[in-house]
Amino acid sequence: MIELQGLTKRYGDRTAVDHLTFTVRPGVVTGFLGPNGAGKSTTMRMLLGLDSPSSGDVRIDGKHYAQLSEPLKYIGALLDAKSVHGGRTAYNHLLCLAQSNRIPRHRVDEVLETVGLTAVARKRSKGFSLGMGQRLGIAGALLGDPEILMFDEPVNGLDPEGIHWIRNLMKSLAAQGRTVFVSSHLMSEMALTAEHLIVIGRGRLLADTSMADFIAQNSRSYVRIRTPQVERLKDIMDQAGRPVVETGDGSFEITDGDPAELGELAAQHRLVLHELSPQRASLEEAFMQLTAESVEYHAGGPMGSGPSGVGAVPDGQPVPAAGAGRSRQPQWGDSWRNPGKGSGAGSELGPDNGSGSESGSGSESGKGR
Ligand SMILES: Nc1ncnc2c1ncn2[C@@H]1O[C@H](COP(=O)(O)OP(=O)(O)OP(=O)(O)O)[C@@H](O)[C@H]1O
Repeated sequence: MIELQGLTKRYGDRTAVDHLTFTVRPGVVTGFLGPNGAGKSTTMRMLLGLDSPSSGDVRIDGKHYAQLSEPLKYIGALLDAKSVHGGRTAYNHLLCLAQSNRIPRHRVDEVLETVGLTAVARKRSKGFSLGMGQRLGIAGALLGDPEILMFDEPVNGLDPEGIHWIRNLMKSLAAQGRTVFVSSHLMSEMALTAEHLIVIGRGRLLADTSMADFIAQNSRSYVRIRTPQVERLKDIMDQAGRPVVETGDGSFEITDGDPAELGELAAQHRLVLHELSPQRASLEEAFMQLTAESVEYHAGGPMGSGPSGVGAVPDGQPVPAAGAGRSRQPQWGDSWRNPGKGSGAGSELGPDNGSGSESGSGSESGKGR
């Protein structure tokens, strides 16, 4: 069990972690979420005694990290996969960790096998890919067979097979009754892995709840309907006091609708339906809803979330071709590709061909030079 009580960390006048109080319990995977700079890594570092709190307290099974005589037997952590001596082989790196915590040598072979690095055990880790480095870090966390495991962005750099593997590993560790605390920015992955969530923003606790409750409380549910009899659908639902909302892709949404009730209503009126599906918002939507006010670092310009950018295309819908069916909106890169028409400086690149296509560094404009 991990217990935080009023944990606070200040760097100068900046409060990175602000009176965090929560408990991470055994038996389930607990996800640790927050926007960039929310204070997740700082919290995890304090847990491991790598940073000292400005105030408050954090304990591992009732003790401070510094009080644990052979800490790898209590808590295994992956914080930064690159923090290994690159000149050492994977085997020697783990052996050094094992010897410093009186862990038997055979455990090194066992964890190398578990993470799939046996074949490269005698290779120096500086030649490892990002994914192999992550696996080595995970091996280090598992080495002491600890009851508590903590992973900061464990799937970073892993391929789909690796992501699948770590998901199952975390779940099985939790199923064995261990405490598993994991941070990730990959919401779809977290939704499949974690049962409980701790969400922070600007250092403060925003949510400490089950995954299901978190999604239910921070997002809306609706029923999606498709029909070739659009006007009839609108009339029927209006009369029933269930107004439909057009989505723009040919489907309609009814907020908080009961699919069974709506299906029966459609049947009574002999309305042909091509789709009637309950929609549950994703963890990503719920997360963005809850943390919207806490996000410190926003992407700027149309590549971010501006009206003409990629972010303007709703989830699940195709990105429209440039210029298709509407007047051409300003595109990312116009200021340098099309300097005469925008605010960009200089004109030696020549006129833009107006296609808006991304032709890379060997573009038409480059030929004019
Ligand atoms: N050593 C440090 N000195 C000064 N400020 C720091 C230090 N470490 C972290 N911070 C600041 O504390 C805040 C929290 O940082 P932290 O790395 O813990 O966030 P995070 O949630 O892990 O972010 P990310 O998701 O981007 O990894 C940030 O504003 C960061 O700039």
